[in-house]
Amino acid sequence: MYSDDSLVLHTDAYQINMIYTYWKQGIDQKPVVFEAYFRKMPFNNGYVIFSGLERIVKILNQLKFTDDDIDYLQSLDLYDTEFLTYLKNWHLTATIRSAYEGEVMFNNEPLLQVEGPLVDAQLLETLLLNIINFQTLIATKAARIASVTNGDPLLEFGTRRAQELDAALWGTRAAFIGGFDATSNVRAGKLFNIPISGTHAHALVQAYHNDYDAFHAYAETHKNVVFLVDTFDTLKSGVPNAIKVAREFGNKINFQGVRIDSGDMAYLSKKVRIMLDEAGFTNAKIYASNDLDENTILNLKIQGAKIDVWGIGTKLITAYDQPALGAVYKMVSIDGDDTIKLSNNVEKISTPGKKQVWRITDSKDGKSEGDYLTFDDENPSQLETLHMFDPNHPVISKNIKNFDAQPMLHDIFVKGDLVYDLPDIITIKNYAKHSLNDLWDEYKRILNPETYPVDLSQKLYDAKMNLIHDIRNNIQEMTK
Ligand SMILES: Nc1ncnc2c1ncn2[C@@H]1O[C@H](COP(=O)(O)OP(=O)(O)OP(=O)(O)O)[C@@H](O)[C@H]1O
Ligand SMILES: O=P(O)(O)OC[C@H]1O[C@H](OP(=O)(O)OP(=O)(O)O)[C@H](O)[C@@H]1O
Ligand SMILES: O=C(O)c1cccnc1
Repeated sequence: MYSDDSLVLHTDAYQINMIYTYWKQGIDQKPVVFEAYFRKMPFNNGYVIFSGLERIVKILNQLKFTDDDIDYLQSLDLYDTEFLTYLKNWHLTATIRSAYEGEVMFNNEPLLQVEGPLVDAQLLETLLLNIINFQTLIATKAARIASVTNGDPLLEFGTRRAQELDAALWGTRAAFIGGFDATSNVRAGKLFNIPISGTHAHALVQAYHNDYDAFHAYAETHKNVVFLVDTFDTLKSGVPNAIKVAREFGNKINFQGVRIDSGDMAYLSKKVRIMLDEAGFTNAKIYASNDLDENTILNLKIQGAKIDVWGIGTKLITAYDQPALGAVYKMVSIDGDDTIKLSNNVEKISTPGKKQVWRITDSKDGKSEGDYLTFDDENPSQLETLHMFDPNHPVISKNIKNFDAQPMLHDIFVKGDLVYDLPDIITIKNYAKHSLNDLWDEYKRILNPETYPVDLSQKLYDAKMNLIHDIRNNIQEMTK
């Protein structure tokens, strides 16, 4: 048995196989640039909340092949011993630039860029995509949910339904960044400093055989209490007994409210509100859970549901309606030459070259005008007027004056050395909030949002078109 002492083999076998070829052929140190991006908005949303950087940084900062990794690779009988020695001596020397965690980002723009030797860039692909694809997806789903709740507290309840431990843990962190307020996952609270929160389950009521005894027992042992009222009958037993116990305990407990977990939650919550108010518990909150998502919540709000706190599990943590973001990682430059991946599908043609993403905002109100992709040596902030055009329909264009241009890709590792201080989770969460705030509402609605402009500089657009023509001409020549 090998020990699970390293994450460097958390990759696809083909990466190691390609690296073997590069090393054997002496091109493993060729300078390259790869970029990670996604092509299509998840959930038909208007933006994503980029997430995953902290985990990437922590893993890359200590990435190496351990003796067990090498022993395992040797046991496969696929590689030379010298190659295994080479891997044993490998350490990261690439430069990695990335969007900040919590940043609002869009399709067809680099979220993260790896510049360095071919071996480094190839080795990291699977790991980077694995992390970015999941965490960005969940942070985005969380932001969608948060966008319909008008600031009501949002509790993440998904651990039991998540795709195993890592997804529960890192998913709840992403949900917190995207707009959730607390999690039921105690380990996430401990590791990430996320507030934890919880009520109780039906089992407590079943253990005492009736609502009254269960609530009484809970109130005797806890200061802050939320009673789950739907085990037998919400209106006839759950709520009346919650009120009875709350009255009996008076100031000895902080009766925070009741949770409804089944039935017609619009109807029930309105009835429950009246019962609580009539009993004098006007500050007691109504919690709701049961397969909720942004659509059900919106609908419950339209129905006038009197729900104050939302507990959300399955549909958030599993990204139920869109289980993968689909981010890809493509080579955009090799040996200083720009390169692209052609496809019959126009949307799948990558944009060549080492790039920078510039967020263009109105210098007066700070609101977003669009993102502007350039080669990394271009700087649009020096321009008086910026000509932005849709790369798929270049006639659709606008000229912008009085704008600010902020680069979105920042140095995280430079030649293998970490140069970035990881912010705390609250800073990241606030960053997401501010980043969303700068986006016009038209891009934020959950149904049919406007498409945010992600445009190319003229130089980048021309380079892309020229490359496409050159490659197509070459293929025609070769097949003549
Ligand atoms: N007024 C409402 N309008 C729209 N959707 C609602 C309303 N009330 C509840 N829902 C949603 O309808 C779905 C009902 O699911 P389901 O049939 O599983 O609930 P249930 O039978 O009441 O409870 P249980 O979980 O015990 O089966 C849930 O997703 C819930 O969030
Ligand atoms: O509905 P979700 O958004 O996934 O939220 C988490 C669910 O987990 C608990 O249910 P439990 O596991 O006890 O199952 P049940 O309520 O469906 O019986 C809780 O009562 C929520 O209903
Ligand atoms: O605390 C709760 O109410 C809770 C926690 C996890 C899942 N469902 C509910």
